[in-house]
Amino acid sequence: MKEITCIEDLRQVHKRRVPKMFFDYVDHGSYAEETLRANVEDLKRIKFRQRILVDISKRDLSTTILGDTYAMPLILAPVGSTGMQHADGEIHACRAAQAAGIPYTLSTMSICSIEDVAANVDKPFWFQLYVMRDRGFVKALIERAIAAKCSALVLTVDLQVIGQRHQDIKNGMTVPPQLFKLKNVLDIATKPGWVKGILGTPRRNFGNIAGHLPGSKDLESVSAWVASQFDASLNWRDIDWIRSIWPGKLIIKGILDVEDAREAVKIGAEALVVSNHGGRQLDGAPSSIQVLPEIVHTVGSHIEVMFDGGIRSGQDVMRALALGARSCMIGRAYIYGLGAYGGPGVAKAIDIIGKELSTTMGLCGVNSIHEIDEKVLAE
Ligand SMILES: Cc1cc2nc3c(=O)[nH]c(=O)nc-3n(C[C@H](O)[C@H](O)[C@H](O)COP(=O)(O)O)c2cc1C
Ligand SMILES: CC(C)CC(=O)C(=O)O
Repeated sequence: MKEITCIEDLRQVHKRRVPKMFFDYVDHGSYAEETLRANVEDLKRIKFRQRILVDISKRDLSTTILGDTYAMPLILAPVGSTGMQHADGEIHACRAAQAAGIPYTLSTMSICSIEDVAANVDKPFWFQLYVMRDRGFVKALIERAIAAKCSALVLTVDLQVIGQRHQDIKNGMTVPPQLFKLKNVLDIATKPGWVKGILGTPRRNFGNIAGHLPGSKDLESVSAWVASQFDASLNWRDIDWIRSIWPGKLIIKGILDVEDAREAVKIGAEALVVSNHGGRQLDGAPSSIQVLPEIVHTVGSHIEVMFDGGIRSGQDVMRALALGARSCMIGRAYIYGLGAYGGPGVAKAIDIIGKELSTTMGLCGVNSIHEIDEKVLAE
């Protein structure tokens, strides 16, 4: 891994090592991918203000997230099917996050279940909830997260209906995935390391939601499956119900609009994540960084504002912090590391971003996270 110096290097190795259908599932976005591209490009346009001859010898990246102290303002975002990128991927990613001193979020749509992860890590992790039509099942999921001592519930609110990902349709990325489609068989045959890993674990299907999957002989497109299982009627009034079951910290993920941010404050969430689901949902939505300043300006003193979308470097984390985010989630950046090298690859991705953030802080003349504001940006 010595020659891996940036997240793009991890992406290239991921692309070589993991079957195309799973790499494409990560790398792509919805429809024309305008929002996916905007997330990355709008971040890059933000320029820093270089400062010199400041004592930057004692830089400290530590910060608090929802009152707990972490090594840096970085969180591993919930990513569905992580365990198909690398065998037991969720366990490896969670361990890497905990070793680096940052939070890990387990998706409802994970391969390893809540209990699998809890049994294999030392500290609490966060659980991300998709609200399905079967409310008894949703209640049971939340109770499982409580039993596993999850320390925050991340309620994702931007996927009541799924934005089409063209590549997934072309690749046979259905529920379950069409591994035996001819072009996938031919491709998978060239990825022996991945095959060996996956055959070596019993965890190869969605671990949290058994009983809500198509029968063994049925195949459903992801959009048909989401349409049949997810609750399109979910609305603000349901949050009280979730609150009545979940006693802990609640984070609302998927906010792009100031009015919605105000609602999140009103219902008493502890945090919100400014997010467009990594450009995988409403194509044509603004980039996350475009809407961040207004949301921070409006609700930032009432609720902790987190950010995700397009972060591929520590410079990008610095940009989001400068515009008011308190912490940043990364999705693809750590999954590229996982697909490339398993747990050590996730550790590498976190390390790369942490070091880039530290250097960027130094070159902007800043020693601590709470000093970062728009003064580090060029006019
Ligand atoms: C492959 C993939 C699967 C995802 N699955 C979920 C999920 O299950 N739940 C969720 O809330 N967000 C999910 N997301 C969105 C991420 O949590 C996050 O918002 C997004 O990846 C941030 O953008 P970035 O990848 O540019 O960092 C997924 C993202 C990717 C790339
Ligand atoms: C299967 C999906 C619901 C998981 C997801 O959130 C995503 O692919 O973006």
